[in-house]
Order: sequence, then structure tokens, then C-alpha cells
Amino acid sequence: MNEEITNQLRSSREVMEAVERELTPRIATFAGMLVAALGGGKKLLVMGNGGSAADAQHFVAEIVGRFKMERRGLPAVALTTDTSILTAIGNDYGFDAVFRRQVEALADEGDVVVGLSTSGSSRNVYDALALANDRGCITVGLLGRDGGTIKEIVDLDITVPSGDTPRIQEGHITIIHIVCDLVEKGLFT
Ligand SMILES: O=C(CO)[C@@H](O)[C@H](O)[C@H](O)[C@H](O)COP(=O)(O)O
Ligand SMILES: [Zn+2]
Repeated sequence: MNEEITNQLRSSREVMEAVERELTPRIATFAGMLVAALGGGKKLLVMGNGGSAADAQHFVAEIVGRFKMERRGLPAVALTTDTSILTAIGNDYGFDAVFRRQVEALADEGDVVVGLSTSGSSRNVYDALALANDRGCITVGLLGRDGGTIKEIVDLDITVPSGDTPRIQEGHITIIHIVCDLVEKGLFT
């Protein structure tokens, strides 16, 4: 059992090293986009399924509440949290529409819309990002594997170089924490 634990910790470390090697400039670009948008009065919308829904909420909580700094709250919404909205849209229009309809309702030009998908191909995330593009939003995909279909349509993809869903998610949450730190420093120091 200890060998299995050691192997998993090693593979997690290797993914983090690959993130550092391959994705540092993209993480900086993402932070810069958010600093410009939030500093200019725009908002952040975030979505994902399963563990990525939890990551979306975690991200938004850091932005609306705080990461490390005492500062004013910033405007961000997780599209994963309201069970009445999710069940109404899912029941009436289908699960593929649960995020797209919320983008239709909430997104304005210049907002940053982030989709998390380890496969890069979840239909509900793809459809919402496609509409966000039409709306003139800045679209970002936190993705995995080969980036899937979402990589093809977003303004910025940050594709964690792994084929293992939990390792990809660990990459995503680390990137989110780094970006929250850079956003606070960019806007409030
Ligand atoms: O957290 C995990 C697996 O670690 C699962 O809940 C996982 O997020 C779900 O299977 C998602 O539906 C996967 O969707 P996606 O990342 O491919 O868009
Ligand atoms: Zn998970």
C-alpha cells in the first residue's frame, strides 16, 4: 500500500513540475486578464462538473471573499451552486444547457468566463463558452489531456499535461491559487 501512495505522490509532483515548465507564461496571462477585467469593473464567471464544480466554487469564494489580503470583495459567480437554477434548466432544456443559459442571463461583454474540464470536452461547458465568445467575453479553459474540443474555442487554454483526472484537478486548483494570489497583488498593492 505504501508503494501505491508513494507512486501517486510522485505522479502528482511530476505533473506540478510539468505545469511549471510548460504553463508558467499562460498562468501569467490568465492572471493579467483577470486583473485587467476585474480592475475595469467586469466580473468572473466559473463552471465545471463534479470535482471541477467544487474547484469553480473554491475559485469564486477566494475572489468574492478573500485569498490572503484584506481588500474589497470582487465580482465573481460560480454557475454550479444554485440547485433551483440547475434543476429547472436541466429539467426543462437538458443538462447540456445548465451553464449556457446562465451565461445568457449573466455574461456581459468583457467579463471573464472560465470553464474547467479535465477531458476538455464536457458539452455543457463547451456550449456555455461558445456563447460567451459570441457575447464578447474573454474565455479561458482550465483543461487536461489534449485539451479536447474546448481548447479549440477559448481565448486562452491552460491544459494540464496529464491523462489522469485527479492529477489534472490538482494542477487546476494549484493554478487557481496562484492566480488568486497574483490578482490580489495586481489589484491591491
Ligand atoms: O472529481 C472527479 C474525478 O476526480 C469527478 O467528479 C469528475 O469531476 C467528473 O467525473 C466530471 O464529470 C468530469 O468532467 P470533465 O472534467 O471531463 O469535464
Ligand atoms: Zn476529483
